[in-house]
Amino acid sequence: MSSLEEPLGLGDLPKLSINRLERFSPSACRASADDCSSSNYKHRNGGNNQTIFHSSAHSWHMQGQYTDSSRNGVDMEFRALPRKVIWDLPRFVKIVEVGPRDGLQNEKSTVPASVKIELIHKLVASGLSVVEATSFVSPKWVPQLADAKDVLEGIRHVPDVRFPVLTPNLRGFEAAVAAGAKEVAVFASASESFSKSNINCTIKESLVRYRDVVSCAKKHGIRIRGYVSCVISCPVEGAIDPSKVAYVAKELYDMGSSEISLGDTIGVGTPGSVAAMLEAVMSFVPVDKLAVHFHDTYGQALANILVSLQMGINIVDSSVSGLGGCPYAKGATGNVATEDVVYMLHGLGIETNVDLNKLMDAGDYISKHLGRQSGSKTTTALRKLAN
Ligand SMILES: CC(C)(COP(=O)([O-])OP(=O)([O-])OC[C@H]1O[C@@H](n2cnc3c(N)ncnc32)[C@H](O)[C@@H]1OP(=O)([O-])[O-])[C@@H](O)C(=O)NCCC(=O)NCCSC(=O)C[C@@](C)(O)CC(=O)[O-]
Repeated sequence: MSSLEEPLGLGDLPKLSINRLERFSPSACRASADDCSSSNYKHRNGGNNQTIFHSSAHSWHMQGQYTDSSRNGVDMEFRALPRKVIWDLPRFVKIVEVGPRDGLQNEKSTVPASVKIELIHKLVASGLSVVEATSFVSPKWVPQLADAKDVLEGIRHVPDVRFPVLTPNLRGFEAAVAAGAKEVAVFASASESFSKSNINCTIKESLVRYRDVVSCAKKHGIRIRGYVSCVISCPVEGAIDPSKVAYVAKELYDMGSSEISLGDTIGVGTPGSVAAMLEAVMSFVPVDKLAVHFHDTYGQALANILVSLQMGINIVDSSVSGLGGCPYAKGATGNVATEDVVYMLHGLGIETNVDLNKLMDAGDYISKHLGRQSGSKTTTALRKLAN
């Protein structure tokens, strides 16, 4: 592939020369010495031989084809995939764009409704099929989203796209439905402290509230998304036990949420802690009903998404230009940037139905309005290349 505007994909594995190949040595191997022993680490010279790096139990299998194309060194062309890494990834990932809500709720200055509406139109034009539009929460708590009704009014004629909105209680639910919402999201926490600071009640009280919201929603034929926040750690309590996350996720699922989004609200998770948390939740909620929602405070979000996909998740929340943070989670940065997620997924050969260029246009639009650079590394790199 000649242009970096397309992600380097699995079809673009490098041609390795024998010389480079020989630099792989047992000491360079991260697995145990035995894994790199000569019996496991075979390399046959000649013709159409298959080259196999075979290490026992927990490491790599890599099968390549080898073409004798040069007298000075034999080029090895690796066409097959390092299956251990990409095995079982989904063919399609649904992206839930949360920038207009999770992103803009945290801006110091309030973004006018007209800009939010234009942003949502641009996001939809990029192919995104689910865009979380706003929240019907107390304007005293989140003044940035006090224009929720106007925003919904501005997008109500957009066809074939889902626009969930956050509702913390029955009052918010009723206001959302009156404004034309067809899908709402309730948001509980796995941390008592965060529940208190975010929605001013205990986890148990929030679940009681949400049961009322869900039962009303069912009567109206409204779809419900359930969030669990602080699934890895809480700004006050520190590490959260995966069993607590599983408990809240199960409650939200059992009461009738069609999808449960698991939020690493402060972005401290790593693939290790995320895998442990997902394993606990997946014991109670079917994996196809789970979404992941990573903030990128420690730069771990893409790695966390990858491990989630490997565990069977195929719904990913993200925020255009990496907008966001939570007003009640000090120090937490924005969500992983949608542009970076799309770049990675396309590079893995996973479909999203999203046009990266149009998505970057949406990101440029809101970044320009906010007077700062995009938080997407992909956008930054590609814009530099273009100039
Ligand atoms: C839940 C409450 C309302 C409790 O707030 P409260 O103060 O305990 O409730 P209240 O019933 O005493 O109401 C206070 C005032 O708000 C009004 N009110 C009450 N409800 C509503 C409503 N729905 N819409 C509009 N107004 C409302 C109510 O009428 C009253 O007005 P007043 O009488 O003082 O004039 C408040 O705490 C709140 O709105 N919290 C929302 C905070 C929020 O949106 N945080 C960001 C969410 S992000 C998140 O949770 C994480 C997530 C989902 O992104 C995932 C992740 O990142 O990990």
